[in-house]
Parts: sequence; structure tokens; C-alpha cells
Amino acid sequence: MNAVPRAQGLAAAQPAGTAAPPILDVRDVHKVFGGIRALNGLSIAIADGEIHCVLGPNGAGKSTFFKTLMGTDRPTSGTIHYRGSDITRLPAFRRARLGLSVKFQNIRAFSDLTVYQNLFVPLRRHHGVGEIPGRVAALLARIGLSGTETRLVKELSHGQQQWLAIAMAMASDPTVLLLDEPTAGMSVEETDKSAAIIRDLNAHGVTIVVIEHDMTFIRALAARTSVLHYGKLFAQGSFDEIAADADVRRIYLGSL
Ligand SMILES: Nc1ncnc2c1ncn2[C@@H]1O[C@H](COP(=O)(O)OP(=O)(O)OP(=O)(O)O)[C@@H](O)[C@H]1O
Repeated sequence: MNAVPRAQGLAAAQPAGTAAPPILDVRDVHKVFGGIRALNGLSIAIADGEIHCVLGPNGAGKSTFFKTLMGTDRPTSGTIHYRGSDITRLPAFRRARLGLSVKFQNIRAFSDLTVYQNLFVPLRRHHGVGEIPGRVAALLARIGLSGTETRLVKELSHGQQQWLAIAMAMASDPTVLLLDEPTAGMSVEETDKSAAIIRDLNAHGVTIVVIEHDMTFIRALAARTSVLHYGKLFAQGSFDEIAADADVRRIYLGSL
């Protein structure tokens, strides 16, 4: 496992044997809110095509990390590169155009609208009206909700609503999808299905970065995992390496 000093550099942060530059390269990012250092010199490289899990105790800076990636929060200092270009100062809408998309934890589909109507709105930003029925059908197939176009969202289960929100984030055909605790509040079966959906999206070429607390889910993804603590990279490695690490267990109070 890469402990913090070894994980700081780009080469150390890439999976062994990969020569390709990272799709996202976060270097020494700080984000200060008044007296609070939400990010305190965070460096993480995300490899093109990987699933990358991010975990850490409450307040470790995980959501702030996503917000700085998407451009909804600007770093106080440090840089973010996307495919080798510096996007640190780029506004959120330009990052979205480049291929970044996020599903924040509190983003939900509109419950009084139909599934189709919920997908229509984000799809219309990127596609002509004539293309939309086909794209809705394709997105619903990806999340296992084929044929639900006319259902009201409030009739769907919690898990189905969360998957629909993932499909909405996929409307822009992103190259990188950021998911903030996608399995929060889900049953074991829904959590398993979420892992299958995420693996399938990844198999179709989407790089996925996922913040999670659910260890069963992270284990199921079998992805490279970064642990944040006090706004820094605390540890990085395979899930098995992370789960076996005594220092990670200590900051997680033995909850792994
Ligand atoms: N807009 C803000 N204004 C002030 N403080 C903030 C702001 N956003 C985040 N913080 C603080 O920054 C720190 C990191 O917050 P962040 O939400 O990124 O952590 P997190 O790891 O996502 O936590 P959790 O697991 O509880 O969601 C916390 O101390 C938080 O209170």
C-alpha cells in the first residue's frame, strides 16, 4: 500500500505498470473555510478507466474534494489537471463540458415527475429532442429500470430513485463520474445491485470516483482505494491492503 509520503508523487499514485497520465491529477490542494482546513495539501491521481474509492472519517474532506473537482468550490491553493490540462480555475459548467459529472449525495430525482421527465431535462441540454426517447431507453437499461418511463418517481423504491439520479448524471455522456455515497440508505440487495451498475458503467469506459462508507460495497467494487484524513491522503492501495492497515483501522475506530 502507498502510505502518504510515497503516494504524493504522480508516479507513486498511479497503479503499478501504468504509463498513461492520470485523467485527473490533484496536486497539493488546500481549501480553507475561515479557520477550517477542509483540504490540507491533498494529492490524488485518478487513472483513466479506473474505479477509485474514497473513504475517510466524517469531516475528512471527501465532499470538499468532489466540489473542488467539479468546480463548485475553488481550491485556496494547489492545482487540478484533467487529461494534462490545468482546470483549477475553470468554472463548473466548462468542466461538465469537458466530461466531468457528479451525483452529490443530496441530489434526487423530482418525485412528482415521471422517470422520463426527469431524464428529459438533463438529456435536453446535450441532445436533440428526437434523440431523447432512445437515450432514455438506453440509460434505463443501464440501471435496470427499462420500461419505467411513465412511472412517477415517488412510486419507485429508494434504490431505484438513486439509480435514476445516477442515470441523470450520465445524461451528458461523461468520461468521469463522481458519486458521493451512492448506497446511502439502501438495503443489502440494492447495495449489491449498485455495485453491479457501477461496474457496468465502468466496463463501458466511464472512469468512476466513489465516496463511500459501506465496506461491503467497497469490497464488492474491488477498486483502488484512497483514505482521506484531516484533508490529506492518509493511505492508498487495494481494498484488501486498506482493510488490513492498522493505522486506517485506528482512524476508522476499527469499523472496517
Ligand atoms: N462551506 C463550508 N463552510 C465551512 N466549513 C465547511 C464547508 N464545507 C465543508 N466544511 C468543513 O470542512 C471539513 C470537511 O468537510 P467535508 O464535508 O468535505 O468532509 P467529509 O469527509 O465529506 O465529511 P462527511 O463524511 O461527514 O460527509 C469539515 O470540518 C466541514 O465542517
